[in-house]
Amino acid sequence: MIKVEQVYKTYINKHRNFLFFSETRQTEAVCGVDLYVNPGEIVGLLGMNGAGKTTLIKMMSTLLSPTSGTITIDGMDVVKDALKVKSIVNMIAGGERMLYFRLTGRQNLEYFGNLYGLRGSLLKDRINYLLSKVGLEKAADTPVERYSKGMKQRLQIARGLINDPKYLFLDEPTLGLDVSVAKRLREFVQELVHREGKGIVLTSHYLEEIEELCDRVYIANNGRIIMHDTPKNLVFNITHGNVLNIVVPEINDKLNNNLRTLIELHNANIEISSNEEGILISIKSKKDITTEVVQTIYNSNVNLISLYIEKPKLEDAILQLENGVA
Ligand SMILES: Nc1ncnc2c1ncn2[C@@H]1O[C@H](COP(=O)(O)OP(=O)(O)OP(=O)(O)O)[C@@H](O)[C@H]1O
Repeated sequence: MIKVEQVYKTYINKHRNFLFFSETRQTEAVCGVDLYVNPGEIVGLLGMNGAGKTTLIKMMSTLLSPTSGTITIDGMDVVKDALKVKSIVNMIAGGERMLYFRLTGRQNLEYFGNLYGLRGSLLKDRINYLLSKVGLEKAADTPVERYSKGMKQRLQIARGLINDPKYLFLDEPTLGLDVSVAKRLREFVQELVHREGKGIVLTSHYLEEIEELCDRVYIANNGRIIMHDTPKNLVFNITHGNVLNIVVPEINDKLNNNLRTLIELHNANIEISSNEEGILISIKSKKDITTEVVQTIYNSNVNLISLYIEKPKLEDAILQLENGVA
């Protein structure tokens, strides 16, 4: 398990003004974060730019040390036991970083495998396995500079799996990929988690990706975790449920009174407007009251022209949260 407990990270940068004067600037990038990741689950890390996501991932993957607090992975401290931790974690970043373009795909994997102390037939077998897993066997001996974006990203994935890590950090893994390549990558990530039991931390600006893949999501803002739950609960708690839209030809006094009673009873919100079909009644409620509303309309002798339910997505929830938080 990855366990982050009361972690703080302050960047201290010295700026030199002219020759003799220097000024120290501090940035509190991460402030008192607690989080955990179990093997066999995908945990999303969301937040606006500068929220501290990359800093957190760098600390969990031993690239940076926390200023205070502790991070342990399977009981090992990321600072004191950094070497042991390194052998069970890896990171896959989107874009075209971390690859040597003049080398072939295979040579890249040999280089990174060597960094993890892999040698000989063990390394050779692992490389062949990963190349076939990401569908790059035929391009294995082609220089990376001739790879397409999707091929480079698949090689990134093979590179990130070279040490068969138990925990993987995926930082914007589908950045700039075609829809179909991104879909295959998401399927592969699910396979890694559900078949191989890896624990994954995912950051992505594609909220649909987070919603589809993650078991739990942490939302960061200004270095702090401001919310943590399953995507479904987050959407529900932030947006306060589905919106029931009903179109009727008229609202008579009976319907007006009955609806008001129902709305008060369920502490729901109601908005009335008109569209080309008729009068649109939009009801937002924490509880699903569709049946009660339809019954009320029926009892008020009003016809129902149409009914549809808007289910908010994680994207709607985050937008709402950003507007409230910013
Ligand atoms: N090396 C550094 N030195 C000083 N400040 C830094 C450094 N790296 C990041 N920061 C600052 O720390 C804060 C958190 O940055 P971080 O990159 O962790 O956020 P993020 O959530 O990953 O943002 P983004 O989504 O833009 O990548 C920001 O204010 C950033 O400017």
